[in-house]
Amino acid sequence: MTIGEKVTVNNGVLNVPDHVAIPYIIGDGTGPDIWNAASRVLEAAVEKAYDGKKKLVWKEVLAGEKAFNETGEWLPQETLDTIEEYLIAIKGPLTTPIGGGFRSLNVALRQELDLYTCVRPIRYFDGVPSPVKRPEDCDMVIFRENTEDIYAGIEYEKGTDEVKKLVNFLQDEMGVKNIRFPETSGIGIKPVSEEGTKRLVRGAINYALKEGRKSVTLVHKGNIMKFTEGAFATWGYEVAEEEFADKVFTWRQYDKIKEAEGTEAANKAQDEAEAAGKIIIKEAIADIFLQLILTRPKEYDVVATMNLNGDYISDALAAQVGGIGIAPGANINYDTGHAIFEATHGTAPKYAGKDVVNPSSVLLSGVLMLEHLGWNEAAKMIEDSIEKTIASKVVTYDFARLMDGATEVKTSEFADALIENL
Ligand SMILES: NC(=O)C1=CN([C@@H]2O[C@H](COP(=O)(O)OP(=O)(O)OC[C@H]3O[C@@H](n4cnc5c(N)ncnc54)[C@H](OP(=O)(O)O)[C@@H]3O)[C@@H](O)[C@H]2O)C=CC1
Ligand SMILES: O=C(O)CCC(=O)C(=O)O
Ligand SMILES: [Mg+2]
Repeated sequence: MTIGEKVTVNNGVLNVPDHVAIPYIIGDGTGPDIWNAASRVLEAAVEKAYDGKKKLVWKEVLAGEKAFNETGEWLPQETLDTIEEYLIAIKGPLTTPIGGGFRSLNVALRQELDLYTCVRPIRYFDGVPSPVKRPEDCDMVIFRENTEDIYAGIEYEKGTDEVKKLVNFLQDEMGVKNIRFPETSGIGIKPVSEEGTKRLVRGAINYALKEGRKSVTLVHKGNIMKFTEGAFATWGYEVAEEEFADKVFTWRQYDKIKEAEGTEAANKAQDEAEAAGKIIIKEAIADIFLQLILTRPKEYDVVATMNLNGDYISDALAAQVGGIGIAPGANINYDTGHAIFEATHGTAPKYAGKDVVNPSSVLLSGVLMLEHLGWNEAAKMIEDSIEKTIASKVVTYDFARLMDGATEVKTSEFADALIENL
């Protein structure tokens, strides 16, 4: 049995051993179906790309139903400690009950390890069925803040002492008059901070610069939620202008030039910035953004947004390039080097154990992981194989139902085809 070694980090640079130990959480629902398929493809690609010199050595850690059944805890401390120690992990989806019960384990992992950025690239693979006319125009990378916002789970249930205390405080001490039904309200709190926003937007701009992207769009609902979502835009512009002064041109700068010198001068300044290869920092209000990504996707590139907006935008954009079965993601702390890779979708419980769902989301999350480790050859091999397999119309049910002449295969058979096509 191969013993894997840990990834370490030194001055922000990852040190990746050839036989690398990667903790994984198998996940609930369809988690085992997709993990068993995807892990085989990842192993085979690494084996082939490096002639056996490099190896992924999986180390199972528990969370969710399996953890509860085996340890009585949904998210054992040992799991958090292991990921903390091993730096890089990958996971299947975990179930979160609706309206009660325990809070999201997925969110808990992000919060506990301070994985403040959720990176979700949206790209089109040729041949994938899509509901839009030009899915290839959609090439965006979402940077979703991952630890704050209404998503942090600070909320109080209707009728409890806590909510009564909070409502009384808001009404009596803060002069709030517009809680419409104070006796029957639950209350949620939305923390959005300057530090949290700036580290997220900094990561998005660094990514845009490194990857030669053209713009970063700050997506918010700041017209309505002025001191949270509106402040997100303000702080986003600030970090761009203060820390990347010679590398970006912001719409806030555009507006200032327009006010002082007119539209022509502002347009000229933006044209010059674009010609000089500067990243344009734009903004969009979240509601219209959902229309714009459908009607004018070419205008958007890197997207920086808060937690809940990012959640909604991720699934909407995934649909444009073929659906949630092919939507990968990574939760990253750019300061400590910690990262957990995971699909955008959930546990799809109605398909659990049926060996039918598409393993591409978790597999492509594994591709992001390989790229993060610097194992780009294996990553590229898997992407090429996905392209080739889809081009041959060998696909899982989600694509088969929208494709003419497709050969519908099971999750495990799709993995076999991918390995064959590596
Ligand atoms: N990070 C995580 O671990 C996440 C966990 N969740 C949790 O997952 C549970 C279920 O959530 P739900 O809202 O149903 O969302 P899901 O993403 O689990 O499933 C919704 C639908 O998406 C499609 N789908 C999902 N996964 C795949 C796949 N691999 N291949 C093809 N199609 C897929 C299916 O569509 P169709 O019916 O059209 O076939 C499915 O019915 C909840 O407990 C939720 O909290 C949700 C999101 C993320
Ligand atoms: O944690 C969950 O159950 C849902 C999370 C989610 O939808 C997401 O992070 O995209
Ligand atoms: Mg989601």
